[in-house]
Amino acid sequence: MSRLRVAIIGAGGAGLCAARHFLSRPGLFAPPVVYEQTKYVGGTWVYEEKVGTYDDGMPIHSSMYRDLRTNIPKEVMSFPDFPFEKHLPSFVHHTEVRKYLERYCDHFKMRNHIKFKTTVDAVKPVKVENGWRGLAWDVTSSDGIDPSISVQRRFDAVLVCNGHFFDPYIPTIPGLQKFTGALIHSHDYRSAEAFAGKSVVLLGAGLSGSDIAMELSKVNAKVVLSHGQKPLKGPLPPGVRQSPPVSKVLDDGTLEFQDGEHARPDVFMLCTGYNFTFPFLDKQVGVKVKEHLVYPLYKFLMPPAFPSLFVVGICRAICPFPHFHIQSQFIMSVLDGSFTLPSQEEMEKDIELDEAARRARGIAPRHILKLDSEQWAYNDELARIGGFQPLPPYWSNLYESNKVFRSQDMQNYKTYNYRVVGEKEWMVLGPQGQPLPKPLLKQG
Ligand SMILES: Cc1cc2nc3c(=O)[nH]c(=O)nc-3n(C[C@H](O)[C@H](O)[C@H](O)COP(=O)(O)OP(=O)(O)OC[C@H]3O[C@@H](n4cnc5c(N)ncnc54)[C@H](O)[C@@H]3O)c2cc1C
Repeated sequence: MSRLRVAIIGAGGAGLCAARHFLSRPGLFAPPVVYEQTKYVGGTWVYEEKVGTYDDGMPIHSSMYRDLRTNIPKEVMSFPDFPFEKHLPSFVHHTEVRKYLERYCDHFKMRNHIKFKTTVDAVKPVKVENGWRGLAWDVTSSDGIDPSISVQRRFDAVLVCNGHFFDPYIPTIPGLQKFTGALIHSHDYRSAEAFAGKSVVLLGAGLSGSDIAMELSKVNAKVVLSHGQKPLKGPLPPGVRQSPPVSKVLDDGTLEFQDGEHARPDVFMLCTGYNFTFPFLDKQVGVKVKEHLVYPLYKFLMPPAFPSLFVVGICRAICPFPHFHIQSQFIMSVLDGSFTLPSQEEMEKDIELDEAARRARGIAPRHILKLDSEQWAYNDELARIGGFQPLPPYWSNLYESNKVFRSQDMQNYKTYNYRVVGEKEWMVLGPQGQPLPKPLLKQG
């Protein structure tokens, strides 16, 4: 059989990782074609000071803010086969992650395979006689040089790596349109100065919400972190307090919280996350999005009826780059046959059982993709059934320990530095360079 032709949509971390792996197997795979709608590699790590749209009218993709430093230490944030530079601290500024992805792209010689300024507009399955499981894909894109021209190419497999932090999710809050202050989503937050001395209600205390609260406290903003999770444990900086979620906006623009308290802040910032969107996917593929769940996807990757389409990196609360590294290799093991794909019915059953098991553990559908600590078992399973190297054993322990430090010391955990010792061990140094005791992690 001739070499398999693979299309990759997006040149962010996920698309680059997939391209790196496909390029490493030239005997079986033709060089992949990577479609990237912007001029750059790096996806969300390509910081854009502007908000709204680029000069050409396309919506701004990146949700980075000016002073963002990573929330995962570089020792486990990197692709396992490509470390960050040694001289960098554990928690790097976002510009370093962009540089890192540029280096990754050049090191594995991917650039020539990326079609920049080329947006994928349609992905359609076609039945073919010869081809991977009798299936091929027609990918229609705007031409990189003249966007008014559409170009169609046929592939054996398509990897969707278009990211999921660019289309703001706006929750339904009765009366929201009556709010008279400034209403923004964290997608459009860039830096703290504009909020100096202001009163701000941040809705959502996920990574962005709590990180932005830390930034705003430094410019003496009065911040209410409004959320429905358990109260944050770590001491909060002066000027930041927690409250239950905002339940509605009254006629005069006052915010009402679930506990009946009220506030009239200068700014109401929604740190409420993002929608999944795959506007180019043909309807017959049957991939649907409901309540933050993308389904039906076998192993959170492929629709059972069209298993040569792969939606990469949609899981949340994960360590993204290593996750892409594992998923990319698993996809290759599916396509090269080293993993024998179950029948469509078996895959459907597997999805059903997996979902039922998660629901039985009290996980609501909207949290099913939030793997959190379950990501390690997921990664290990893919490596085992795909027949490739799992992540090094210290990876999960270091990552999970950082989560504990983050919750205990929200204000300072990014000043810690990690050291990996040998193959299996690691240590962590506190803000003054002093070794810190490792946290006790919950088992299982
Ligand atoms: C504020 C913020 C902070 C974060 N902090 C961290 C952190 O500290 N550590 C960490 O590991 N992760 C962090 N993340 C997660 C981050 O999203 C992932 O690390 C990773 O970069 C996601 O990569 P991706 O390739 O899936 O998506 P993206 O980086 O979004 O890349 C998708 C690419 O697809 C392109 N594209 C989309 N649609 C099309 C189309 N139709 N045609 C052609 N091209 C298309 C886009 O232009 C983009 O380049 C953070 C995310 C955000 C938003």
